[in-house]
Amino acid sequence: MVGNSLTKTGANLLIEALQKNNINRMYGIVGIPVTDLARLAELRGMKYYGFRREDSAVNAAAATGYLTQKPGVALTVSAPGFLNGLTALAQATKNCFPLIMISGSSERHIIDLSQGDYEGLDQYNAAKPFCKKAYRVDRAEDMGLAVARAIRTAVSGRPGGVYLDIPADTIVQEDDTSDQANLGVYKLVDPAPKQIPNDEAISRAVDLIKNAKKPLIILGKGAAYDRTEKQVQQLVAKTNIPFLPMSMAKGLIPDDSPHSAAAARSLSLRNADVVIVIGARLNWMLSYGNAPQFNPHAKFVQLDIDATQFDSSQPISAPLQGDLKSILDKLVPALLATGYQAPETWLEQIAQDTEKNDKKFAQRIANGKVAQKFGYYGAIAPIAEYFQQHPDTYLVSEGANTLDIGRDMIGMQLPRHRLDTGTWGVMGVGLGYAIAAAVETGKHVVALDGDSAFGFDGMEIETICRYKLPITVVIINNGGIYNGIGQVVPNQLGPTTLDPTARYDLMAKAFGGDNYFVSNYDEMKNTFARAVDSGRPNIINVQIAPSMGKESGHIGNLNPKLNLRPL
Ligand SMILES: Cc1ncc(Cn2c(C)c(CCOP(=O)(O)OP(=O)(O)O)sc2=O)c(N)n1
Ligand SMILES: Nc1ncnc2c1ncn2[C@@H]1O[C@H](COP(=O)(O)OP(=O)(O)O)[C@@H](O)[C@H]1O
Ligand SMILES: [Mg+2]
Repeated sequence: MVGNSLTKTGANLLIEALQKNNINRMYGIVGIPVTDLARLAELRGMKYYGFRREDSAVNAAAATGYLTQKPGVALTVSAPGFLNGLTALAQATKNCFPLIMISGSSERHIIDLSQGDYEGLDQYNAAKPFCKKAYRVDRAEDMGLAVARAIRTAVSGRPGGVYLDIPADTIVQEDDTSDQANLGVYKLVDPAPKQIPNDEAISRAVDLIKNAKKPLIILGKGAAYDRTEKQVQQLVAKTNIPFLPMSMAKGLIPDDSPHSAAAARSLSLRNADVVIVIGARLNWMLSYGNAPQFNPHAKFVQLDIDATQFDSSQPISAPLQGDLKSILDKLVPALLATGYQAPETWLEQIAQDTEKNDKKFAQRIANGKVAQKFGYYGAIAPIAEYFQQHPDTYLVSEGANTLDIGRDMIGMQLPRHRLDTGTWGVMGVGLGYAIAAAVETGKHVVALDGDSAFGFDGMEIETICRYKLPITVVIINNGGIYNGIGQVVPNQLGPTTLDPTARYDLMAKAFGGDNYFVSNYDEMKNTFARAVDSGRPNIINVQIAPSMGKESGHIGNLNPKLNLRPL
């Protein structure tokens, strides 16, 4: 039945339900059958951001979820639009970022009889393997409940992506049930209930940590997402236990903290006898907790909301299940009550290694500023200096060498100010994440991209310019994936080669933004702060030598090598 009283249509009930739960932004691309739904959202006061490709819109919704702990909302059309968004929905779920992807779809009976609808696809079932949960709404009267379930599913327990499938018919269908007959739209009570660990689990963990000779804390993006900065800063300050932040946990404790073991990462992992894993997974990024990277005799304490994460790769001697804040609110006082302090000898060992490695790194940066061949260290040094002086700037980064060297060079002082390629190491998330960071926080954002990474979602520079967002996109152009010298056959472009002379910056100019081109340290030094402080959308194209860059950056060991020489 086509709605004649707008207020009772599926579309209107959807928007009302989102707004009732303080969700007032939508990122998407419109078309059949969701164009009027987006228009109605704007008429009802929601802010809709139109993107150039669905995965970027879903990435923006994912970053919103990570930054706000409320699910970001993305809107796509059916079939191809849905499929374009699906990769980002899968990535968000892998990253434990809460979001709701809403896609228009076809009527069940047409799909189930394979009658060949316009952009017909069984989206509801196609989405299931790639999200935390998929829901489909066939009746307008169910919309309030569907939105409530989608929000709660996205943020409770381990956060993740939810797919909400809305057939064209439901969008216009009128809920003609009596107000008594259905739940209408309502505000959820406590969407992400606290989960508090029992005292026995806390005592077990305290007993293990208080006897540690070489304790180490690993902070993951779960600790950043759950806003544990106060608790972890107190834990480290009072016990002197050194910490290692994973990339998106940087800034939970300022990177220049004397307790950071980041510059002594290998030594600290190899020697730690008790490893306290807080909102991180012992996955490929942490060598599954295996030797030789880790001490083969290490004992693990793990804090996580998802109990199935324990013993994923190592025996966990002290599992602590719950939301991280609730766990730490019990664990920290219990540990402090023992008066435990990390042994001085351990801290001295880390400090010496840190001093040695810091000296080497400083030399590399100093050389980079004067090197004949302009490279990453000279290009990124001005960015690192800027972030020291302007800690409340957001950084998004992707690439291989650009990502890895940028991560080591740019210290973060505040939590959740760095977003990057995440657990899967995905290219093409940068501009969607940057847009969400700018929209959700109102702060200046720097997107630090390799030239290949920029190519995945570069058209969103038009979105950035159209909404006049304060985003500076820095593209480190070494002419290729990993570098620009990947030719295999003479006089033929290789599989990893791109254009080392490309002027990506002119894309900003094409859409009314500012563009800058630099090819040495002094030019970068004189340009970067000016570009970011302008608060205008802009691209800085940083041309470095094509020889700069290692295959797969710091994770070249993951690339299977063939002996290509005899060919
Ligand atoms: C969606 C997607 N496609 C391909 C890759 C493979 N890949 C690709 C294509 C990278 C780009 C590296 O080149 P870059 O120019 O962005 O950075 P550097 O040249 O500074 O290393 S890094 C990497 O793992 C990926 N991670 N994600
Ligand atoms: N609110 C939360 N409370 C407790 N654990 C959480 C919360 N949110 C996410 N997590 C957990 O944090 C972990 C994040 O791990 P991961 O994404 O691998 O971090 P990193 O990549 O930084 O090491 C996941 O196992 C997830 O279950
Ligand atoms: Mg490159």
